[in-house]
Amino acid sequence: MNQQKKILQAMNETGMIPVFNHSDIEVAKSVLKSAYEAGVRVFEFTNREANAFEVFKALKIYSESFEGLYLGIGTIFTVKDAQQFLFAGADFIVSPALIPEVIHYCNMKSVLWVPGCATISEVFQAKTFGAQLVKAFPGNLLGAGFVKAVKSVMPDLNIMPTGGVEPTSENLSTWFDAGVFCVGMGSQLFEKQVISSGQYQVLEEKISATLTLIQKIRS
Ligand SMILES: O=C[C@H](O)COP(=O)(O)O
Repeated sequence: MNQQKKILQAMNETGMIPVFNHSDIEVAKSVLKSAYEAGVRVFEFTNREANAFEVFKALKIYSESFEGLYLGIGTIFTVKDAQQFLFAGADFIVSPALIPEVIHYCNMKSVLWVPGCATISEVFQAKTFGAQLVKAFPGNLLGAGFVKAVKSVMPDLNIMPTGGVEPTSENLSTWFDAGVFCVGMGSQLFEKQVISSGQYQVLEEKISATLTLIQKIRS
């Protein structure tokens, strides 16, 4: 199985990709460790802070000690950024939008890319470019109805809603019942107060409970 398929399989198996950014390397490392110990195998760090590249580089080196963990980079808008983060070892690229230049670059490098799509036309365009997974963004504004509509005309397309996804039974059931491949989850998983006070055990328990909930919903 090639690397892209392996990452997709890990995304689907755990069902949830944490989406996180922080300007402090040690905080980012602790969060990654908690996520891995909770069962996460695919983690998306986002290119949001001014020093995101420095943090990502450190995180990538640190991630090598966690067997079977894939570390991707999100919030990629330009080829230059894609190039830089791939050079630093990003396993996959996520964008908030559908950006043909970034897609062509990733295809050329044989790297998994996940474009943000908010309309059926964008999803279709992504599919014609060879998308293996699309990010329905912003998920909470599009809703599970959007996923169902896409699946009704493109049943084989893998969809990952991100943005406003909640770690609750009600919210996750709505998404998985609509047929999502996995979900992306940021702020609802990484509560500011938990991160700022360094409660990594609390974080680990929350992530672990969320992964367990997803498995239960799918069973
Ligand atoms: O693209 C990633 C999103 O900003 C994450 O959204 P969220 O924090 O609402 O889960």
